[in-house]
Amino acid sequence: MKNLKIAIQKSGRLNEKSVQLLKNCGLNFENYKSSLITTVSNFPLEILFLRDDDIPEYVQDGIADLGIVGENVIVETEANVRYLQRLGFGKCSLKIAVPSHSDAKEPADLNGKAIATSYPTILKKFLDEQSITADIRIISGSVEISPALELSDAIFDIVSTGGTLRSNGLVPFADVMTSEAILIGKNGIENNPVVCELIQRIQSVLRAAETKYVVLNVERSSLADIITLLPGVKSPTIVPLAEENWVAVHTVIAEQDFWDKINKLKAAGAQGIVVMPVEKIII
Ligand SMILES: Nc1ncnc2c1ncn2[C@@H]1O[C@H](COP(=O)(O)OP(=O)(O)OP(=O)(O)O)[C@@H](O)[C@H]1O
Ligand SMILES: O=P(O)(O)OC[C@H]1O[C@H](OP(=O)(O)OP(=O)(O)O)[C@H](O)[C@@H]1O
Ligand SMILES: [Mg+2]
Repeated sequence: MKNLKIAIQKSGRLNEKSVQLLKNCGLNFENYKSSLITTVSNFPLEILFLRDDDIPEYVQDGIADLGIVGENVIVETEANVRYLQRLGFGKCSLKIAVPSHSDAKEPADLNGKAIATSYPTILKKFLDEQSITADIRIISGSVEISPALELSDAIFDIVSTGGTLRSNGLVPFADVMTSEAILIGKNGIENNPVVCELIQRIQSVLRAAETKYVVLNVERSSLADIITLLPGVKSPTIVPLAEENWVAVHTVIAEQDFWDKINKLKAAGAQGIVVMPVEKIII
């Protein structure tokens, strides 16, 4: 059977996390900067390293079976592909921003204005929905500089921390979409057993990333209070300690609840709390 092909970004914001995700799924491959294709030695997959802009169309056309790319690029290219899995990295927003001294206050104030962007399709759709007619100026990068150069009155670009906007004297004006990296596939590939196996592995890695493994000691008399605080995967594992009437409790806690839970556990009598990363959770 022919190996499947997955396209990931060659270099840039998504490259490192895409490579790390595939490695965390147990895939062994060499990752030389100069090579644009590599074969996974222990899974029937080849990895193509591409410019992110090309990935949705390569997948749509079946040149690659799978791809990892930002949702913003999928929407911009209007490629006909399947969303197989949201990946939780490369999170950002796409916003219209204006110079801080701009008199534009509401979307209608953009009528007749020039807006610079690398995402003309997404912008045009948003403007049409708001019945705004603006002049869209397509620029391939460093979009935030264009108002200062008097090339545009506003910009539409990716915002994450907002640092690039601030350092160019711009303020957010309208939120258009949010984005994150997505595993996409060509239509029909979702039924392929190799793809199902890869998705299962990815999901177990993502679940683990959101979770901490916690071991704590508690006196038996406080155990019931501790258990009510710990939903765990199924229920916590209780192990007796050498010291009479004391037990160790092993469980997992969601990253987002972590500090809140730890403080409550301490208040309920937990001692010697040890926290460890989780590699994979298979359910
Ligand atoms: N500041 C950011 N924070 C988080 N995610 C981002 C940020 N900037 C971009 N991204 C996400 O990462 C993707 C890749 O961004 P990058 O800047 O590497 O693209 P690029 O310069 O177009 O790369 P390429 O050379 O592959 O064409 C974007 O399409 C977006 O989904
Ligand atoms: O809100 P911030 O955290 O400042 O991030 C936003 C910036 O990040 C991206 O550019 P990047 O730094 O990837 O450079 P690029 O223009 O070369 O793609 C994007 O195009 C913005 O300019
Ligand atoms: Mg690009």
